Amino acid sequence: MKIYRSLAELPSDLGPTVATIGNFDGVHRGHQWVIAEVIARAAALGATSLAITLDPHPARVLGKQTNLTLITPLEEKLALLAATGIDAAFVLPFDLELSRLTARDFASTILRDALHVVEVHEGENFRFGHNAEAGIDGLEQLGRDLNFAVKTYSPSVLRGEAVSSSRIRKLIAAGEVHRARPLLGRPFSIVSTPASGRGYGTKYTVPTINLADYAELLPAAGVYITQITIDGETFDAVTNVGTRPTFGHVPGTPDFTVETHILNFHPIDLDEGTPIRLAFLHRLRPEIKWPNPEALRTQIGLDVARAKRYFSLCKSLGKTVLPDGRPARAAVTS
Ligand SMILES: Cc1cc2nc3c(=O)[nH]c(=O)nc-3n(C[C@H](O)[C@H](O)[C@H](O)COP(=O)(O)O)c2cc1C
Ligand SMILES: Nc1ncnc2c1ncn2[C@@H]1O[C@H](COP(=O)(O)OP(=O)(O)O)[C@@H](O)[C@H]1O
Repeated sequence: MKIYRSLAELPSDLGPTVATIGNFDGVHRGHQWVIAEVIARAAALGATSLAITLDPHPARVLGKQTNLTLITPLEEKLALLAATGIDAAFVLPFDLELSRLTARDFASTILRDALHVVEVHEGENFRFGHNAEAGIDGLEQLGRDLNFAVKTYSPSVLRGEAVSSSRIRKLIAAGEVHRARPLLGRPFSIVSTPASGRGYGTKYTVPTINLADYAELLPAAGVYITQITIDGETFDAVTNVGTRPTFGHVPGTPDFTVETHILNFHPIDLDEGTPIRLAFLHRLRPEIKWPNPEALRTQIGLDVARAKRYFSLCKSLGKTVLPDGRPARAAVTS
């Protein structure tokens, strides 16, 4: 997939495009459906299939949702878009100046002049232009004037659940990662790097790999069955998200951490830049303030036993998937 990060990066020989515009946060099943149609139509028309995404997220630039955290930060989103098979992604730098463009100016200067769109595919609730002035009707009118077709999609529903980024964000924030998974079409996962812990794990409970501060969406505090991927190898694991109330505040260390105990551990080379992917499969319980570290260690033993049962069940059903969504029977080892 070609990635263009500004108008200046667009190639002069960019031919006709079939495009879809959006934030694509999560690149969920609804996005995947529209993108598959864009790819098919582009192939039929001999055009380039193109996803146009805005960065930073407009809600951040416009100060509308200051606490917004993303399911997929930009680079993860681009990797997922590439995996759909789409030809190109255009990351349109979104700033106040761009937000002031009228719908007509946006369509004529960006869609027609810069991107040569011949078809635009959008969900029914798509809005664009200054103050979100235009919807699908406006887009269709502009398409008639500027010579591009518009195809619209009704919101996708999966097993009675609306597939939308905001719904998925809510499920993840509530810890319901197993419900977010079918809507995403893969487990919810984050990519980070290791950070040092406090050395309490080996001493009092179980050793863990701690993740560096992560600024985007995380599941609610609690204990989860996870898979951690380091250097191409995927391990079954249990992960605590939270503040470790049993130990309280320790000066000089962060209160909030994401830390993972690997079930089938073997020593791994880690440095502070090693990328770590953590996929959240199932929530086990809330984080609890235990009376002492022994009680916590006993509970972690039960958490590990439940996780092992989960993985052996997945293995017997042949249903496991790698964190990036590919089926992988071999990845589960309990
Ligand atoms: C599976 C698992 C469950 C955990 N559950 C809790 C919990 O319920 N309450 C708590 O205070 N800490 C919990 N922790 C965090 C431990 O307190 C933590 O691993 C320990 O403090 C080691 O921290 P360190 O890596 O910074 O040394 C859990 C950790 C794991 C791996
Ligand atoms: N089962 C395991 N899961 C995760 N890390 C493990 C495991 N066994 C050993 N380790 C090692 O222990 C280290 C963490 O030990 P821990 O006592 O929790 O220290 P820290 O508090 O510095 O994170 C990890 O970096 C890892 O190399």
